[in-house]
Amino acid sequence: MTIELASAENAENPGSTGSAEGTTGASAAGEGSAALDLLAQQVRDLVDAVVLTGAPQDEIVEITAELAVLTDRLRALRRTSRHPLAFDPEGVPRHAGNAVTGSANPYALPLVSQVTPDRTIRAELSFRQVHEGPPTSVHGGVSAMILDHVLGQAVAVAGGAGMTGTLTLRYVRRVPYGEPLVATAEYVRSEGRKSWAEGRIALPDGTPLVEATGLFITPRVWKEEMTGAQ
Ligand SMILES: CCCCCCCCCCCCCCCC(=O)SCCNC(=O)CCNC(=O)[C@H](O)C(C)(C)COP(=O)(O)OP(=O)(O)OC[C@H]1O[C@@H](n2cnc3c(N)ncnc32)[C@H](O)[C@@H]1OP(=O)(O)O
Repeated sequence: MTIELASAENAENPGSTGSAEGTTGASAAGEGSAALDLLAQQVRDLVDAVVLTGAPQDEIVEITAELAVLTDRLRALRRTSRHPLAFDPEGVPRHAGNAVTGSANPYALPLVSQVTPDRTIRAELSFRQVHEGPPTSVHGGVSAMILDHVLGQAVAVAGGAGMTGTLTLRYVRRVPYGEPLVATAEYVRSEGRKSWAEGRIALPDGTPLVEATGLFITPRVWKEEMTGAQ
């Protein structure tokens, strides 16, 4: 099976991908393989189960030993390259290993975002208890991570893909977990390599919970890559 992977040498160059024959890990187009996605989801379920477990001490010790065996088995097949970065037809950057959207990354929700006809980024999401910060509420840093990403996607689809320079947040109401929420973001404007976006996490009726504005700066090397300049 031929699998597209970003080569290690391209780590500083997110627009490039390499390929590897027979390497376990990811399929082309920035998505994880179906099996890897399932593994990642299983690990998310495991993390939820760990956080919520009421198992007795001896059971926890036994389970930990079993998990250590599985961890060693996976570690022995560790990849030497990154998941490829790809752009979907709407221009949204995706890669299966991303910390927010990565289907193959157990750490990711994963957030599934779409581009609406008016170029808004929109993602329906539901946090879990593992995202808890203050009692019964989502950790503010987790909300910030989601907003950083959707704002970044908004500037990316507007042609200004960049690194976050500043992210300003206003926490309006506590963010609950276990309830449907909506994250949205819109591109605002650009000046040279700098682009601004704004967004929010809200209840489905639009009631804002966290509002964000961000400045994204296209690194010079990305600009050159995207325009083909030397
Ligand atoms: C090939 C295609 C790949 C495409 C791929 C797409 C991926 C798209 C993913 C989308 C969704 C991801 C969304 C999550 C995005 C992160 O999580 S990014 C991670 C967090 N951010 C970082 O780590 C950034 C770290 N900082 C840096 O790397 C560099 O400082 C920066 C931000 C790239 C800027 O470096 P630079 O290009 O050398 O900047 P420099 O020339 O000094 O300044 C340019 C201008 O920006 C201003 N500026 C620089 N830094 C800042 C700052 N922090 N605050 C305010 N202004 C600043 C300067 O004052 C200057 O302004 P002007 O004088 O032009 O008015």
